[in-house]
Amino acid sequence: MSLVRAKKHLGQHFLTDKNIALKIVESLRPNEKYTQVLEVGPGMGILSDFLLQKTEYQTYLIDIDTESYEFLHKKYPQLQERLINADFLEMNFSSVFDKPFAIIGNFPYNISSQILFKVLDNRQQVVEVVGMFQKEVAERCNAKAGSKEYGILSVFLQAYYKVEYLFTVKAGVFNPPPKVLSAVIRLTRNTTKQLNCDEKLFWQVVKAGFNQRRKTLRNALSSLINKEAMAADTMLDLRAERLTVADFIELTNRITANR
Ligand SMILES: C[S@@+](CC[C@H](N)C(=O)[O-])C[C@H]1O[C@@H](n2cnc3c(N)ncnc32)[C@H](O)[C@@H]1O
Repeated sequence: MSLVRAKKHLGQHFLTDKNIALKIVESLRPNEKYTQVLEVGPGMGILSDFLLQKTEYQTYLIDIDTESYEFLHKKYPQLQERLINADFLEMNFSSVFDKPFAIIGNFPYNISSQILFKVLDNRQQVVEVVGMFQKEVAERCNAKAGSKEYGILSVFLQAYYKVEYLFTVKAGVFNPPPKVLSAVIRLTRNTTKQLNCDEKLFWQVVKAGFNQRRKTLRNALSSLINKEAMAADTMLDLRAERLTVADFIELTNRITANR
C-alpha cells in the first residue's frame, strides 16, 4: 500500500511513534460514559490501529483527505460507513451519534480553535476529548486567570470541562516534523452540564470582556450592563484576564440582577 503524501494545507504531520500513539489512545476513559469514539483526522491510522482493537467502544473515523480515506478504506475494509470522508467542521453529529460520545485525534493544527469551538457547541453530546494540539494551544486551554495565555477559549472550556495537560510531544516524532512542539490534553465534561447563570449572557460577557482585554470590564461591557445600578461593583474595575470562571458566572448573575 503506497503511503499518503503529506499535504501542508491539511495540517498533515504523521505521527511515527507507536508508543506515543498508544499512550494517547490509553488516555481515553470510557468507563460507562460512552460507547462510541470519533477519531478526527486518522491520516494513515496510527491511532486507529489501537482504537480499533478496543472492545469497550466502537470507533468512527473522519478525514477530509480523499487520499487518506482511500488508504484507510483498503486498510480497514470492515469499517464501511464508520469510515467517513468529510470535513469534521461540517459534520452533523446527530446524524451519526444518538448517545454521548468521545472525540480523539492528532488534530490538524490549522483548525485547532475551530475544532474546540465545535466541541463547545456540541457539549451536550461530547463527553470527553483526548487530543494533540500545538503546545501553545494546549496551554491556552489549560491557562489560569491572570496568566498571559488565559482567554476566551480557556474560560469556555474550563466552564464546561475539566481540562488536563497530559504530556508534551517533540516535533521529531512526526513526518514531516512541525515547526512547533505539540501536547496532548484531555477534556472531561462536567457532570452538571448547565452553568448556574444565564448562559447566553455569560458567553456575551466573556467574549466582550476579552475582545477588549486592555479595558476594565466596566468599559468593555458597557453595552451589556446597567451602569448606574452597578456603579459600586468593584469586579467591573478589573480586566477580563483577572476573573476565574466562577467570577464570570458571578458577574453574569450580578448583571442579570441589576438589569
Ligand atoms: C496531524 S495529521 C494526523 C494524522 C494521523 N492521525 C497521525 O497521527 O499520523 C491531521 C489529519 O487531519 C486531517 N484533516 C485536516 N483537516 C480536516 C478536517 N477539516 N476534517 C477532518 N480531517 C481533517 C488531515 O487530512 C490529516 O490526516
